[in-house]
Amino acid sequence: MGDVTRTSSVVILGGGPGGYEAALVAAHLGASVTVVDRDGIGGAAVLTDCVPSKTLIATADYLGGIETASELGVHLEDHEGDVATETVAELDAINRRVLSLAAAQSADITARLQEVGVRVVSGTGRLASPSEVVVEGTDGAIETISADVVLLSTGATPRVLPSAQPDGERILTWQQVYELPEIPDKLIVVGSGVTGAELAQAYLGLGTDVTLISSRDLVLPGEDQDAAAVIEDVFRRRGMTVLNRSRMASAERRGDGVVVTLEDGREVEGSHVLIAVGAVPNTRDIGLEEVGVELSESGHIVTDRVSRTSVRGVYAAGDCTGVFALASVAAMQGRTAMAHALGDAVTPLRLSAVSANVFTDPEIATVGMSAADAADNSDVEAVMMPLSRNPRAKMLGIAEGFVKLFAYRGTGTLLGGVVVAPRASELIFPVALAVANRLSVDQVASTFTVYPSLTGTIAEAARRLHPLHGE
Ligand SMILES: Cc1cc2nc3c(=O)[nH]c(=O)nc-3n(C[C@H](O)[C@H](O)[C@H](O)COP(=O)(O)OP(=O)(O)OC[C@H]3O[C@@H](n4cnc5c(N)ncnc54)[C@H](O)[C@@H]3O)c2cc1C
Ligand SMILES: NC(=O)c1ccc[n+]([C@@H]2O[C@H](COP(=O)([O-])OP(=O)(O)OC[C@H]3O[C@@H](n4cnc5c(N)ncnc54)[C@H](O)[C@@H]3O)[C@@H](O)[C@H]2O)c1
Repeated sequence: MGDVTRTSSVVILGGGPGGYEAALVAAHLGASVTVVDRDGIGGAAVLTDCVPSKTLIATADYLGGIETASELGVHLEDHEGDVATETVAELDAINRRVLSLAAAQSADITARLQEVGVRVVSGTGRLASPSEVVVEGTDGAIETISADVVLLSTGATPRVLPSAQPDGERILTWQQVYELPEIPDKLIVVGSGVTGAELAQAYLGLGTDVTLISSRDLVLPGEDQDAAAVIEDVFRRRGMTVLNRSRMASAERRGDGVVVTLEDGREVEGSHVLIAVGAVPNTRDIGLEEVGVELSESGHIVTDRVSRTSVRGVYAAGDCTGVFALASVAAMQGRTAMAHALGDAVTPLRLSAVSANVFTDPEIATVGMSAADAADNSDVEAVMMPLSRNPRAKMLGIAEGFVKLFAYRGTGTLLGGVVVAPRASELIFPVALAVANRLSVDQVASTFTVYPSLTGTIAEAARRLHPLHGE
């Protein structure tokens, strides 16, 4: 939209990663920026979804580490010298820490925005025209803000089924669990997508009896199937009940607990139920249709690779676009939108190199091409190496997990990878660097790794993919 100019004004609707990262870039490029948010800067990512769930999981992991320490020859004793066999999680204290960390992060981001001159408005906004946002402030005041550029980054909300209405006490969305005063006796988790699987294992680790209602043959249907099989096996071995091919028809309170009725008529009883059956974009009743912003059938805002919508001057980023529901992708879309709108150098969004992580134990980290796409392409070769033979894994007591890599047969260009391991989220970065920069498996294999280290298996897998002449 022309040269970088100090006079461009930008209004951003929604202060999650899509919105606040865009605001920082726009301010840096000299625009006058306003961010409107109704729930708090940081958005659902910081306040209710990503950050709280990862903090809870970190706590559960810590507990798991104590419990498995005896395998390495160390244990806790009480004052009488007896072996302490039980760890106790105090959910109230855990939740207070989770929420205060989230609030602190929201405050940090708000302060950062204000430091660079971004105006933060607390209220609910709607698009009145391509260049106007009307805000109803939390104090009830109505304000119309004009802008050269509007970014829509309103995120998404837990999907609610009419037959399973959350009450915030026993029938819960993932955003309501941090109000629980005590560890639930028997938690039913409905939905084995990433949200359901992560939280089911977190509560299992905190000492809850967990039943996971999974609609498919295997948990985590969207993930690498070898990885999902490892995770489902770990779930069952640690005592979780996983009901495969089971769909919830309804959830209701009965007596002191809850009953989930499955579509085949079976009933599952518990003390609480957590419903994790996906999310819907926050795109209704905010003036989009009236202004002509194109929505998909699912209600997501249609965008191109530089985050433009169908209306000139109106951009969109994050979960409201349905591209990839990841904080990292939302942030990248937001930054890209501002670079494009304000005339800076812009790199269109490249989805072939997105890395993501499922924070189960072990974690599943992925980047680039998936196993399913690799299997469909005869030019692609795959290798999978278990971690159990890695010396560092043995020292750390890591029994399960693997590294999988995909590369072009002829050139050896690395296309993607999967790592299943504790802290796989950290281990995937070298693979992501290689994929993003189109390195060859030979380049990866000839890079020194530390001995002993889990990354040794990444280099070893790359070595196995060395292209042979004549193939
Ligand atoms: C349980 C869970 C765990 C997750 N964990 C991870 C993870 O580990 N890693 C990862 O990358 N991703 C994770 N995600 C996904 C990640 O949270 C989302 O992709 C991310 O929040 C998207 O950011 P966003 O900016 O699009 O929107 P959001 O973070 O949803 O923020 C949108 C903001 O807009 C505000 N808003 C909406 N409508 C209006 C309006 N009309 N006026 C004013 N304000 C409005 C909302 O109140 C909200 O504050 C997780 C998701 C869930 C559900
Ligand atoms: N670690 C992370 O990065 C992270 C964590 C959580 C969520 N997310 C993002 O959020 C997105 C949404 O994840 P999600 O898990 O909330 O939703 P999802 O849509 O991926 O999964 C919901 C699951 O619920 C199942 N389901 C739907 N109706 C059901 C019913 N009646 N009974 C039983 N099962 C039912 C679906 O088949 C699906 O498997 C993901 O794509 C992911 O990108 C990311």
